[in-house]
Amino acid sequence: MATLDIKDLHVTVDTEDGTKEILKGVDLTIKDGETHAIMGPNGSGKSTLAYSIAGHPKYTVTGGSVTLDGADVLEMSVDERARAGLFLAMQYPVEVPGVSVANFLRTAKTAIDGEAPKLRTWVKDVNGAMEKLSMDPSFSQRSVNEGFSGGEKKRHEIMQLELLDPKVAILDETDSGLDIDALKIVSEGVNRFKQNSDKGVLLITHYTRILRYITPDFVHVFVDGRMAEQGGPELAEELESTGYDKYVSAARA
Ligand SMILES: Nc1ncnc2c1ncn2[C@@H]1O[C@H](COP(=O)(O)OP(=O)(O)OP(=O)(O)O)[C@@H](O)[C@H]1O
Repeated sequence: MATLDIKDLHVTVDTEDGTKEILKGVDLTIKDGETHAIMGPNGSGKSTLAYSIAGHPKYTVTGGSVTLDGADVLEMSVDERARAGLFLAMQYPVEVPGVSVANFLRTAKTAIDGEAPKLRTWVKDVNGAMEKLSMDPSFSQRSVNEGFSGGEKKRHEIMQLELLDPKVAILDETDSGLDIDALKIVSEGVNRFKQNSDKGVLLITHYTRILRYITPDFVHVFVDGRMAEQGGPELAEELESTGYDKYVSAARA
């Protein structure tokens, strides 16, 4: 079972000009097997939502709740959130010089499971995940994100998703910087994950492009720190032709 429930979430950040409210009451429920796409104009707060769920220290939750299968996520440390089954693939992943992909993944898996994976099966799993993502085996010996191309970063994220096997995956801008072939490979990885009926996916994206490969059950339009509209996959197609103007004007009114 995996239900991520976000109710009336308010989040602020401290800026040079003082405290700014970014999320102004977000409601979202992601149930077992559901894929939700969030689309919205630049600066509307989509990444803030992802980071807040993951527990990034820059963001202060000032109201509302986030629960995963009833457990209070906001009370958990970042590590506890990962152990509880939340996974965040970020728009700007950090470089970790001197730490190989293989070691990074094994450490993450150990932290999440509470015990180290058996070496022989782990190597098999890593190689299997890399093969599915059409990655060169030498990739596992490279330092995390150091000199990675946009496509390599995204493949690495999906590799984490496959190996860490979370309950709910939050994927931010997964389609940015991907060529068509890489987009397909990454989408297939997300689709493999979402084939498990007990998994939830929250996909944050600017373009409908990726939604042609990963079909969302729900599409949300996010404007000025709130959900402005909700619909099915057809809403994404509509946004492609109409843009966000209608929703931005309504939010300002
Ligand atoms: N640490 C911060 N300091 C100052 N402002 C911030 C900070 N984090 C976010 N913001 C502001 O919050 C707003 C929402 O940013 P966020 O990155 O969440 O939007 P977004 O919808 O993901 O944008 P994009 O589509 O461009 O990625 C923006 O106006 C941004 O400048």
